[in-house]
Amino acid sequence: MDKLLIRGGNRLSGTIPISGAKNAALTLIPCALLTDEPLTLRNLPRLADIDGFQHLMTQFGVSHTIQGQRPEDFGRVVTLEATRLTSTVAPYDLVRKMRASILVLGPMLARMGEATVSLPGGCAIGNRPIDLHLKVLEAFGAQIELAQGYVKAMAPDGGLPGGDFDFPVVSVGATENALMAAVLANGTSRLINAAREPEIVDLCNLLVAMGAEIEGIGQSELTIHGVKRLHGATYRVMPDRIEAGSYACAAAITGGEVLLEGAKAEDMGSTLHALRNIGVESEEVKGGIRVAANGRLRAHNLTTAPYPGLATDMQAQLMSLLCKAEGTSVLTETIFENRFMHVPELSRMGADIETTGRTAIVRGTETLNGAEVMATDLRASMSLIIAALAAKGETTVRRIYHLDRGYERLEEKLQLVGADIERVGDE
Ligand SMILES: CC(=O)N[C@H]1[C@@H](OP(=O)(O)OP(=O)(O)OC[C@H]2O[C@@H](n3ccc(=O)[nH]c3=O)[C@H](O)[C@@H]2O)O[C@H](CO)[C@@H](O)[C@@H]1O
Ligand SMILES: C=C(OP(=O)(O)O)C(=O)O
Repeated sequence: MDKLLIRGGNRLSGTIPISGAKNAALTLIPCALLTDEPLTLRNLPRLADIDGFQHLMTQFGVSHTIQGQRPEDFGRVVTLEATRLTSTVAPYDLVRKMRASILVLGPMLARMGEATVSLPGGCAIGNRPIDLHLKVLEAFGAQIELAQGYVKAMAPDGGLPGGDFDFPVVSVGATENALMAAVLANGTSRLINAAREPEIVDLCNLLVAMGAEIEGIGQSELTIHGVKRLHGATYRVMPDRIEAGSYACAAAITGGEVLLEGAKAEDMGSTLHALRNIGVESEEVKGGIRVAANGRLRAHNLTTAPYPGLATDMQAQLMSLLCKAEGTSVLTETIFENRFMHVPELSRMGADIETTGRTAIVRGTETLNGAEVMATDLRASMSLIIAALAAKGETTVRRIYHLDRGYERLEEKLQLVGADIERVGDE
């Protein structure tokens, strides 16, 4: 298994290209199931999760062609074609590796009238149930059965009628599944307390480009008028706001200054606001966002929340930054019940953090020290890299397959701005 070696202390400076968003791509790809015409997605990040999803689509009989195979290219252009679906089953082996596989449930049900998807199970950051995905589809008229670890969804003869659903908790994935099912329903559907994340807007924009009728895009109440059929489209995946935010933290902890090329400030309001309060300047410039940290970082209290609140996917990275800030910060995680897995590892590097339930108290320290660390999820791994970039000496990060799920060519991007980081095979 590969590991990353990072020698801390270099000030990051230069330009980091920001890739297409993993979390947008993972909901745009299953849209190919909604039409028998080709769907071309541009700016798809090269990530393990994207490859995994394409593999799942192949299992349904969806063909794909890839442009942009040159090793020096970031991103690629992929055309997916679901002319004839040969299977409606998403098996355990593929689903267990990637929770987002559940996002085939809505579009498959809408197109084929049935779908069988393995229950994804929990993961390191929490239980992550899918009850809301199922309840909203039931509200649209689907019949749901659970058996042998699989969920089987069936539409009535003639297709899903559509319906109204009021989400008791904001769920990104359940909103996405609902949208992809409702666009082909016979009637009108209404989603209340729907997620408003920029990735949901990206999904709505693609669906509209395919011929869907959606009102309220970007708001918490969405009205979807079902249409008989959708057509193909060519669509560019939005820039990854979490990747951009992660590199902003990486630059800031080294007192550096970087241009996050292609990043969109409009989608990153709460992260940029948090960074400003910590003492990191940011400016929207032609071609991206420039971030700069001059002087000592300041403590700041943070609470994660659904969009437009602070993304839970930024919590670990901001925590690393706060480890080096002056003063004590209180960080509250409200989305996932177990998303502090990075804390013991950061402590190994000399961070002073105390957790109680969903709250972490971070006492800033002048010095972090290199150590051997490992993490159990994607953003936790990134937080260790951020800390390592500012630590004294060498840090070894193990289990970096988590990073390959969500950061396209991470070490190359960091090397571009002067980081001393290399990937080595485990002996
Ligand atoms: C591929 C993708 O886009 N992943 C993102 C997506 O995950 P995902 O879509 O899985 O996250 P959700 O927004 O659904 O989860 C939010 C909260 O709702 C709960 N819940 C969710 C569904 C459900 O049926 N029942 C239920 O109780 C979850 O346990 C969690 O506490 O949004 C999360 C929250 O912004 C991000 O951290 C993930 O990076
Ligand atoms: C939790 C995340 O992703 P996923 O929902 O794919 O596990 C993430 O991107 O931080």
